[in-house]
Amino acid sequence: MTNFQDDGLALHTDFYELNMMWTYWQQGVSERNAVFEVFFRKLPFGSGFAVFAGLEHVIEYLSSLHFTESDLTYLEEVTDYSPEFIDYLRHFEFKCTVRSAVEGDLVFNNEPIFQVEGPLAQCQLVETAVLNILNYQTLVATKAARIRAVVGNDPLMEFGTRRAQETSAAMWGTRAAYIGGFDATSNVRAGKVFGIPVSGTHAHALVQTYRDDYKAFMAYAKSNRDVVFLVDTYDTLRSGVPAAIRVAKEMGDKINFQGVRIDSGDMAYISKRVRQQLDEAGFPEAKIYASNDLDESTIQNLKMQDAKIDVWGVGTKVITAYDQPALGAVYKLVSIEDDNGDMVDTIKLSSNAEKVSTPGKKQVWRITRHEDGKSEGDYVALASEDLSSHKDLYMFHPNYPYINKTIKHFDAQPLLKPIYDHGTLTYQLPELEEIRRYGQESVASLWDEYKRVLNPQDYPVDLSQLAYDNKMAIIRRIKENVNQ
Ligand SMILES: Nc1ncnc2c1ncn2[C@@H]1O[C@H](COP(=O)(O)OP(=O)(O)OP(=O)(O)O)[C@@H](O)[C@H]1O
Ligand SMILES: O=P(O)(O)OC[C@H]1O[C@H](OP(=O)(O)OP(=O)(O)O)[C@H](O)[C@@H]1O
Ligand SMILES: O=C(O)c1cccnc1
Repeated sequence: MTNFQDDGLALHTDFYELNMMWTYWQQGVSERNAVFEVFFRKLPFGSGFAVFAGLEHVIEYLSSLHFTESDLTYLEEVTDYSPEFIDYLRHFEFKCTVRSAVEGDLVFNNEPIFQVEGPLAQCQLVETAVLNILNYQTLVATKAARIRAVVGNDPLMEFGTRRAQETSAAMWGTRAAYIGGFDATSNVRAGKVFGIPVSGTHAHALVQTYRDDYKAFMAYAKSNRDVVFLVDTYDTLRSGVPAAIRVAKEMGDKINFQGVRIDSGDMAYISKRVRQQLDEAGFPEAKIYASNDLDESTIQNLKMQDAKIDVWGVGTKVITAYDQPALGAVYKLVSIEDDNGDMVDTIKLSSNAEKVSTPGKKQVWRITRHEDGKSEGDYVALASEDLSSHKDLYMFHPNYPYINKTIKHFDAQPLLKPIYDHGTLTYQLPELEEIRRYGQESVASLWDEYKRVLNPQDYPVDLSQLAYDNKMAIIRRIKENVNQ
């Protein structure tokens, strides 16, 4: 078989999406209006919230979506698609309307976070790539926000590229970690492409090259400023730190000694001893950097032990979302045009109540109390509902309706914002700095009960009465049909 050039992302999709497009096209339903929504069923890492990320990459993908000649030749080679269908793909132009949470938004389980409306075949094609991008980036941004939550205001550096699942994950993961609250990255390409501050220390190889801490630090100091020495290659307390101090004293202002990094051993004990050594040598301002498989739980633990760590370097655990490598967001058809041109809402049933999708095109309203801005939860309503006509808002748990409340004088902000209008990009992408700031503010605005790393409270995500009644009516209708 021919080897083809990798020259576009249209085939970055599962084969079944193309086979469904082919079916829709042959049956004459490919242009029918459809609405798909993305949601995830469970928050990752036992977290009380997730941080939405990935929209910029999704936009990059959708805005350049077309089938290249090599895509089409490949499909001709490996499928039985007719020449007419290949020609239909040749003239494919993305014409959907997209609404989405924006990067840095807090998002929760069982609510739509991304919505595609337009020709059925087009909506179907983009499922895989949209999920691929949003699942990963939202996961990493959320992990990063959890780490930021325990680090407080300490500087937090991202070191993950070498452990990431390949180059593209390193890039977008680095960006997602930045949105989630990291301050800098070691990945120079991410610095260049996204404008993320780049920073770093040095590796053990430098010390091994000279086979001596002092010689290595001196060599490094002669070529670099703002230096941080890695002190644990041989013996942190007896060799590494004394050598760092000696070089700092000898080189003085020429190197602007920033501190030392420790990367192994009992970091609570060692950091305290290192702090003492640096202070006694007259370097109370020197910072202690720590790295070595850190995450929110080890960092919290080290803080509990009063470890004298000032700067945190985190790689593997953030970039790979180590303790939960997939978010599990899905893309479900919620409404489709019928033979008469009317939209009919659709559902995916399951014996598992949590897996039953909520039919209908929806909007998520973030509800706060007007008097004090206190967050009351998210209200998932049909897109056609007008909340301004509600004086009070009755909110109830969709699975346990006896858990309910009525909110008087509420404010409601829509989560899903317009991104594309019939294929035209209407959303202006914010600068990354702005996204990061927005993400930080979003997390800060959340109540501590939902923010804590261990066993947070469940943030309420409720259905409107109309969305609930619509769902129940559709379930009833399907059950009657099945029983007939
Ligand atoms: N005082 C501490 N409390 C809790 N966890 C710690 C403490 N000190 C280190 N850790 C963490 O324990 C894990 C294992 O550390 P360990 O001491 O085994 O590393 P190491 O074997 O010395 O390092 P390496 O194998 O990289 O040379 C790491 O995730 C590290 O961050
Ligand atoms: O531990 P992470 O959170 O993944 O952070 C990245 C790790 O990468 C480096 O180690 P590596 O063993 O690759 O090289 P080095 O120790 O020689 O620098 C660094 O020292 C960190 O330990
Ligand atoms: O600059 C560092 O200290 C660094 C960079 C990548 C991985 N680990 C550490």
